Amino acid sequence: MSRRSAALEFRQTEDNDLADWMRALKTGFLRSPVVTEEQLAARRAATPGSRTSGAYDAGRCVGTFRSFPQEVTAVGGAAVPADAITNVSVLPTHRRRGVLSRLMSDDLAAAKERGDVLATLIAAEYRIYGRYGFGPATTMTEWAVDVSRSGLDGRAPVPDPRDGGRIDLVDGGEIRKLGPALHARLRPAQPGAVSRDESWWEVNTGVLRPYGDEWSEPFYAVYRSADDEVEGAVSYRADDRWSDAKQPLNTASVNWLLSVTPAAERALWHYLCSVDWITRVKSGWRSPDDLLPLLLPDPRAASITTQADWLWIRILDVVRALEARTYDTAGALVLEVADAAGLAGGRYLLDAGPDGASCTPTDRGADLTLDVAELASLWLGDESAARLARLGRVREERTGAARKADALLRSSARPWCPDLF
Ligand SMILES: CC(=O)SCCNC(=O)CCNC(=O)[C@H](O)C(C)(C)COP(=O)(O)OP(=O)(O)OC[C@H]1O[C@@H](n2cnc3c(N)ncnc32)[C@H](O)[C@@H]1OP(=O)(O)O
Repeated sequence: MSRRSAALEFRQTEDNDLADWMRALKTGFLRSPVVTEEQLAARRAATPGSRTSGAYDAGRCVGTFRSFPQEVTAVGGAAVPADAITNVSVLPTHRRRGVLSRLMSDDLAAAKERGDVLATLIAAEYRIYGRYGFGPATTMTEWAVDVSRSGLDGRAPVPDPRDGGRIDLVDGGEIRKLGPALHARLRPAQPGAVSRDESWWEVNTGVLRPYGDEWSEPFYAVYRSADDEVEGAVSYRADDRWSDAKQPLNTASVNWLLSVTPAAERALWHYLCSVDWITRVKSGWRSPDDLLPLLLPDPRAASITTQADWLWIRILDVVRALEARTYDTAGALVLEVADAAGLAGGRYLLDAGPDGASCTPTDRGADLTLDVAELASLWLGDESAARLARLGRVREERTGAARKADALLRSSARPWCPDLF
């Protein structure tokens, strides 16, 4: 226990103090601190298998932390076991005394002990988690499409009848039925995607509301191919704005959109841009190489409104992480991985190629020296070792090693995590 947190008690949260834990969480997240029975029931039902812990001062919860089992899709499609971290908060009266540091080190040690390969989170602020060995591993991009400038033919039916597909409006119950199978198809094809349990669909269709947020039912549209396969779905809401000249100025805001074929993706974006009264479409949090802008005759109609780090990864087991992914080219690389927390550091020989990879501890001289957080940013293939070397965050022990690492580790499709958790 650190000196600054010596007076506090750190422990798993029992069901009888869940209400107090939620009060602390909601306070830390600047939401009304009132906790209702409905929210408690929703918290218990959402994300089964959660590990809920807290910091307690004289019996009152002052810090919250929750983790749950998750799988992350590696480059190549394998599902890698991870410790997903969420609900991190410390009351403003107890901040900067080492509370988060203690909750985090307890959780990461337990995850390592269980055999999780990674820990993951979505960071509220960029500067919180690097110190614990997390590195940003995926990026999200949000576009706003000015429909009138998109070049799409507003008179055309959607989807294009030549495509043979169909779009149907459905309700939340239908989404809960067909969503999991659609997501199961997406996951192995999308590096950076994470597993969802059934409760994800309940929270995201308003059945469970653990934070008590207001819910207004969104619209749901589903794309079915000519042979009646569900290949895509979208959830969106629209606002209600009119110009002084009584012309519609409505924005459709996408909550989430999943597609497993380019045809579905094209049809759903075209559908959203074709809804009468909608003059602007906000895309929601998409992959930075989403097809969207280039699906429009004039891609400049889609302007980027947000671009930010998204999924952060902490590698707990370098060998299993590097062996879990695939490699398009062949090569060998010795990595000297520093880990101040002592969880995953060491010198490793990665010998990889299209037929498979092995990663073993080695005494051979290193090609690259880097922190475990930097390795996390490289693992999903999005970050460049050469770029990190220019920043001084990766050190080349042999000339050209960073370029060699890029040739081995970078991937052609950018990773994307569709979920906020
Ligand atoms: C996965 C998620 O749940 S993301 C949500 C994170 N939660 C929030 O942002 C809610 C509002 N913020 C908080 O509740 C708290 O400020 C927390 C949880 C971010 C940090 O908790 P604390 O107990 O204050 O952190 P702790 O004292 O362990 O800080 C450890 C170090 O991180 C630094 N740090 C902590 N938070 C931040 C921050 N937001 N920005 C920059 N540095 C930070 C501290 O200064 C400290 O540095 P030091 O060791 O050099 O002194």
